[in-house]
Order: sequence, then structure tokens, then C-alpha cells
Amino acid sequence: MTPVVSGFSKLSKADKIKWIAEYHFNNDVNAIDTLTKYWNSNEKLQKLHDEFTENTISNYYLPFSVAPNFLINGERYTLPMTIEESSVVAAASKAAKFWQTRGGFRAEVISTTKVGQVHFTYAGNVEKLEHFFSTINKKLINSVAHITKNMEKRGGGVKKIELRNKSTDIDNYYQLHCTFETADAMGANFINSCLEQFAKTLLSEAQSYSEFNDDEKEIEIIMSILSNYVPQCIVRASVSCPVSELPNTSKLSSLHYAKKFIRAVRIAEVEPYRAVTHNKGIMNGIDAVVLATGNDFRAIEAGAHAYASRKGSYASLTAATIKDDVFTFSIEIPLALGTVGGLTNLHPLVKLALQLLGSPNAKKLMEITAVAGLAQNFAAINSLITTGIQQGHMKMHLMNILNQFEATKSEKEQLIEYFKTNTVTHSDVVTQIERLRN
Ligand SMILES: CC(C)(COP(=O)([O-])OP(=O)([O-])OC[C@H]1O[C@@H](n2cnc3c(N)ncnc32)[C@H](O)[C@@H]1OP(=O)([O-])[O-])[C@@H](O)C(=O)NCCC(=O)NCCSC(=O)C[C@@](C)(O)CC(=O)[O-]
Ligand SMILES: NC(=O)C1=CN([C@@H]2O[C@H](COP(=O)(O)OP(=O)(O)OC[C@H]3O[C@@H](n4cnc5c(N)ncnc54)[C@H](O)[C@@H]3O)[C@@H](O)[C@H]2O)C=CC1
Repeated sequence: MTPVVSGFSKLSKADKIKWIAEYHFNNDVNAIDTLTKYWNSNEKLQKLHDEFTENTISNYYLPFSVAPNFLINGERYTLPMTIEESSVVAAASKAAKFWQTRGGFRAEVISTTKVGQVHFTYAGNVEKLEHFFSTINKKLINSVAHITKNMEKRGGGVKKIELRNKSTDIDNYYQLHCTFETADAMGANFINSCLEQFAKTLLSEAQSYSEFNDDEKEIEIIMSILSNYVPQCIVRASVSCPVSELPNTSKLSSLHYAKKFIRAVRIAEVEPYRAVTHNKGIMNGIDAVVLATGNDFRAIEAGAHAYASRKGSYASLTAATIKDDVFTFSIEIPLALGTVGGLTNLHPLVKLALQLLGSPNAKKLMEITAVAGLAQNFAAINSLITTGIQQGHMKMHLMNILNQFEATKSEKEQLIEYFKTNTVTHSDVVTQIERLRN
């Protein structure tokens, strides 16, 4: 068994690798070589990456791709996408190309309010707590003036603080439920700093509140933290066109296509097993743009899936309709994104990604990202209701399988040609490689 290590965090990078090699790889030089060959030859750049997180021993590459032809609110964009899965970028590009000749995507930010909470316990008279809160509400806001001063100049800051009584859920449990505007920042650090100060002010004011008895003064702060559930930080995006402009083939008329498409979305509205996969497809597009622009994809994922469950069961984040012979496909999703803060101004590729998008503010990035999700979902449903998902997905995945078998350039060329007219399956790729090699 690997021994317990103490002080690992304090070892140099070289010593960390030495330890890993000794206890996990039997000092195999190949393991050390794999870790070190991903280092950047530019020492300054490598140091920057080392310092993004802790105990860094190497870099983990993901492709940095682009999807062109996105027409959004009349402007043309090339989207940066960072994702490991084949066919996602191709699918986004295909959807963008399709819709750019049909008016493009429309997108609109509905609201940008974020939430944070101070969770505390208070064992005493509720009316007294409510009265106490009304007397300190302004003091709470004033106590964070040093933190909010610059944010207010940008039009942000604390919007409101409410006292919420949750004691029917958990004995003596209350919250300061606070709302914020954070301008172009995602806002986690800003909100958390404000909340921790609210908690301190709450405690100190309780100590000097003469109406409280000694027990009531013993408010206990459980925790102060922003919420990644942001149902008031919402963006909406849509595409629409006459039904007659939708794809049509000898097997499927445009009208039949539209009805089948709507049925596929309806299934994701009522059937959670389908909804989760449907929304996973949406997140293929969203996460790729979120990662490329240096945003927190865990926060985005958690918030999106919570929103998908807001009506009591997990459902589709997109909707589709036909009205007056016009097909409309839309998405509504919470996206607490930032174009400042976090890694946005630190990671050279993130900076480049934001420049590629024309240096958007947070609202514009919300619109672009929602569109990436909608486009991805359109491409996936288009495949699902026509050819099936495997045809296109496996066409894109072919190169990965060929690389797994270390196919030569000539083998690749021959097999790409062969699979132009044959469906790609893992087993047939193996058979065809063996055929070429024997
Ligand atoms: C894969 C395609 C796009 C092929 O589609 P196709 O019609 O065979 O592509 P094409 O070769 O005719 O090219 C048409 C356009 O597609 C794009 N395109 C095409 N190939 C490339 C490429 N190599 N690199 C970059 N872009 C590409 C590109 O825009 C191109 O235009 P062009 O550049 O030639 O003017 C299509 O089959 C498709 O959209 N499939 C859906 C794929 C998908 O959704 N993948 C996600 C992974 S599966 C999953 O995770 C989620 C899912 C699907 O389960 C969700 C759900 O169930 O809802
Ligand atoms: N639960 C969660 O989601 C948590 C996330 N985080 C992390 O926090 C980071 C995001 O926090 P932030 O406070 O956004 O980042 P941050 O603290 O790095 O930077 C944001 C700061 O930039 C400044 N700023 C400059 N120009 C601005 C403008 N135009 N608009 C707004 N602010 C401007 C403000 O001082 C603002 O507070 C992410 O890295 C995230 O992963 C941290 C804790 C918890």
C-alpha cells in the first residue's frame, strides 16, 4: 500500500514527481517522461500554469477548437470551444451554418441577479429576531461599503437582504438571503466576502441588542456562501424559420421533420431519463464555451441542472413549437458567467478566446454561451430524428479509433475512404485495420 505522506504540498515539483514515480509507478521512466513532456518549454508560462492550482505536476491538454458562422443578434461570431468529445464542435458548426441562412440566433439576457446566504441558528423569540433584523438591515449593507464601493460604480452591489425563517425545516434555522449584482464578474469571491462581513456584523449587533436575552444573543453562524442556484440570472436564445425551410428528404417532409423534432423535445419535457441526455447534449456546447472562456463549469452545470428541475421533475432546458407555420426552437438557462476575474485575465488562451469573441461583457457572453447550447441541441436532435446519432458521431470518432491502433498515414487515408460509404463501428474499424495489415 502507498505510505501516508506528510508535507507533500511543500515538496518541490521535481520531488513530488519523484514521490509519485516511486510509490505509484515503480520508478518507471516512462511515467516521468509522460508527465514532463507536457511541460511548456517557456518557463514563465509553465510557472503561470503551475500556480493556477495546487500540487501541479504537469499540464493536462484539451483541444482548443473553434466553431465558425454563428450569427447572433445580427453579428457574426466564431466560438471558442474546449472539449474532449469528438463531434461536438462539428455539430455546433453544422447548426451555426444551417441557421445563419435563416436569420441566425436571437439571444437576450432576462436578468442577472445572484444569490448568497448566511445560514445561522437562533434559539429565541421570532418576532424579536424580525424586529432586530429590521433595525440592522442598513447597518449590514453599510458594513460592506468598503467591499462594494467599486462594484457600485459599475452598477452592481448588494440589492437586498431578507431574513428567512427556515425553522420549520430545521429547528432554530434562519437565513440572511441576499441578492447581488456583480456586473462583469461571476461574483463568487465578491459575494462571499460580503456574506462573511454580514455574518460578523450580525453577530456583533446581536451582542449589543438590548431586547435579546443572553440565550438569544447566542446566534451561531453555520456558514456564509453564495448559491450556484441562480434562477434570476437567466438568458434566453432562440431560432425560428418557416416550417418549409427546415430540412426535407424523400423520407421526411419539412412539416413531418418539424413535428418529429417537437415530439423529441416534448419527450425530454416529460421523461427524465431522456431529459438528462437531452440536457447533456446542451451542456456539450455550453461547457465547451465556458471552459474556453475560463469560467467555472461546475457552477454552471450545478445551476443549469437545478433549473431544469425547478417545476418538480427534471425536464428539458429547450422548447420547440410551430405557430402560424413558423418553427421556433428556444432555450432558457441560468448562466452566471464572468468576463473579468477568475482565470479570465490570466490564462493566455482564455484571453485569446475572449478576444476572438470581440471582448464581450458578461451579458454578451451569457447570450453567446446559451446559443452554443441551443445549437448543440439542435444538431443532436436533427441527427437523432433522421440518421441516428451514431452515423455522424462515429464519423468524427473514427480518427480516435485509428489513433488508438497507431494507424499509419496511408492506413488512415484508405480507411477514411472506406468509411465514406460504410457505417463506422469500433469492431469494423478493427476488422478493416487487420485486413490492411495482413
Ligand atoms: C457530426 C455531424 C456534424 C456530421 O454531419 P454531416 O452532415 O455528415 O457533415 P458534413 O460533412 O456534411 O458537413 C456539414 C457541416 O458540418 C460541420 N462539420 C462536419 N464535419 C466537420 C469536421 N470534421 N470538423 C468541423 N466541422 C465539421 C461543418 O460546419 C460542415 O460544414 P463545412 O465546414 O463543410 O462548410 C452531424 O452528424 C451531427 O451534427 N451530429 C450530432 C453530433 C453530436 O451531437 N455529438 C455530440 C456527442 S453525442 C452526445 O454527447 C449527446 C447526445 C447526442 O446524446 C445528446 C442527445 O441525445 O440529445
Ligand atoms: N461556489 C462557487 O461557485 C465558488 C466559486 N469560486 C470561484 O470564484 C471565481 C469567481 O469569482 P469572482 O468574484 O467573479 O472573481 P474575482 O474575485 O477573481 O474577480 C472579480 C473582481 O473583479 C473586479 N472587477 C473589475 N472589473 C469589473 C467589472 N467590470 N465587473 C465586475 N467586477 C469587476 C471586482 O473587484 C470583482 O470583485 C471563480 O474562479 C470561481 O471558480 C470561489 C468560491 C466558490
